[in-house]
Amino acid sequence: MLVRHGVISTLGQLTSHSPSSSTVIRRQQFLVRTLCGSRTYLPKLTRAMSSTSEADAESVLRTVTPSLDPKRHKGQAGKIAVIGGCREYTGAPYFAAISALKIGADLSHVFCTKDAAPVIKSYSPELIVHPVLEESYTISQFSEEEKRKVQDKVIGEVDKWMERFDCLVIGPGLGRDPFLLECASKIMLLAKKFNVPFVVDGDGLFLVTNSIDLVNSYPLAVLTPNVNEYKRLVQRVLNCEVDEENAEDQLRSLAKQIGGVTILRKGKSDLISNGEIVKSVSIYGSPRRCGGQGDILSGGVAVFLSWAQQLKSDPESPSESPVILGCIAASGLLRKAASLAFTKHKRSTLTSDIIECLGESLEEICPAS
Ligand SMILES: NC(=O)C1=CN([C@@H]2O[C@H](COP(=O)(O)OP(=O)(O)OC[C@H]3O[C@@H](n4cnc5c(N)ncnc54)[C@H](OP(=O)(O)O)[C@@H]3O)[C@@H](O)[C@H]2O)[C@@H](O)CC1
Ligand SMILES: Nc1ncnc2c1ncn2[C@@H]1O[C@H](COP(=O)(O)OP(=O)(O)OP(=O)(O)O)[C@@H](O)[C@H]1O
Ligand SMILES: [Mg+2]
Repeated sequence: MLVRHGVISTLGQLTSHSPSSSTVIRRQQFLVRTLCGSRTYLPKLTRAMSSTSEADAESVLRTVTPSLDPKRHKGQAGKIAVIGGCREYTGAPYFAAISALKIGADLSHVFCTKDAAPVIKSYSPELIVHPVLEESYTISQFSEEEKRKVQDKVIGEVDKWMERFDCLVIGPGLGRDPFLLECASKIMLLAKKFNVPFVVDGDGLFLVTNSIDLVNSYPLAVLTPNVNEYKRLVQRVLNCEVDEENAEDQLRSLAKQIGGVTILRKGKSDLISNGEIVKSVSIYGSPRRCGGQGDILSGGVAVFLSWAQQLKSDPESPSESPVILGCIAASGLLRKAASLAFTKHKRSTLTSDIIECLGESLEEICPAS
C-alpha cells in the first residue's frame, strides 16, 4: 500500500513538470513497473529471473535489447548523460559515455569541467561535451553570492537538457572538489524532480555515502559500488563491517535501508539487490583488473535500464523491475566483453580493448539482423 502511495505521489510531481504527454506516459509506466515489478514474472523471463540467485544474463540481454527497426528515429535507442570529468580524471567519463554508444545508445553527453572538456572531446567526436562544471580553484576569489550565481548557472545548463535524457551516470571521474560535489547533488535533485533514472558511481558514491538522503527511497537510483565504495556504504548506512559470509542478506538489508534503491555490488561475482530480491551475475570475465572497467559498467547500466524501460507493457513484456534488468544485462555484457578482450590481448588487455569487444559480444547474444 505504501508503495502504491509512492507511485501516486511521484506521478503527481511528474505531471506538474513534464510538458510532453508521451514522455509523461512513458515515465509513468516505467515508475509503476519499477515500483511494482518484482512480483509477477512472465513466461519469457521465468528462467532468467527464477528464485535461484544466479541470473540468466544472456536471456535478459535478449529480452531488453531492442531490434533495429528502420521506423525508429534518432534518440529512441537512448539518450545518456554522464556527469563527471575534472582536471584529474578525463578517462572515466569518456569510458562510461563511449560504452553507452558502443552498446547501442543514440546520443551520449558528458557534463564536465572546462579543463576536462577539450581533452574528452579530443578522444572522440561522437560525444556531446558540455564544459559547464566548475571546481573551487576557478572561483576561489568569488564572494558567497557570486559562488551561488555560478552554481545556479551550472544547474541551469543541465536543466535545459534534463528532460531529454533517459538516464544519467553521476560520478565517473567527478573528483572530490566540494563545489563540484555540491553541484552534483543539485543535479541529483533535478533528476529526481523529472523522474529521470540515474546511476551513481565513482566519486558520486563518495557524495551519496556522506549524504544518503540524496538517493534514499528514489526507486530509479542505481548505486554501483566497487569493493572500497561498498565498504564505505556499509559502514555508514548499516554501521557495521562487510560480512562476506552473509553477503546476499547484507546487500538486501543495505538496499532496503536506503529505501529500496538498487545496488550493484561489483566483484568476483556482481551482486544486485533492490532490497527485495538478490541476483548474481558470475559468468566468466577477465583476470585483468585494469582501471576503467567499472566505468564501462555504469554506462552499460544506463543504456540497458533505458531499453528495459521502453519494453511495451503488453502481456509479453517482463514485469520485473527495469532497473534490475538493466543491471543484470550490463553486468553480463561487460563480463562477456572482458573475457573476449582477454582472449585477444591477454596481459596487455586495457579498458579500451574491452570497449571494442562490447559490440561483438552483444552481437553473439542478439544479432542485429
Ligand atoms: N582513467 C580514469 O580516468 C579512471 C578514473 N577513475 C576515477 O577515479 C576516481 C576514484 O575511483 P577509484 O576506483 O580509483 O577509487 P577507490 O575505489 O577509492 O580506489 C582507490 C584505491 O583503492 C584500492 N583498491 C581498489 N580496489 C581494491 C580492492 N579490490 N581491494 C583492496 N583495495 C582496493 C587501491 O589502492 P592501493 O591498492 O593502491 O592501495 C585503489 O587505487 C573516480 O572518479 C573514478 O571514476 C576510475 O574509474 C579508473 C579510471
Ligand atoms: N575479482 C574479480 N573477478 C572478476 N571480475 C571482477 C572482479 N572484480 C571486478 N570484476 C568485474 O569488473 C567490473 C568492474 O568492477 P571494479 O571493481 O573493477 O570496478 P571499479 O573499481 O569501480 O572500476 P573503475 O576502475 O572503473 O573505477 C565488475 O562489474 C565485475 O564484473
Ligand atoms: Mg569505479
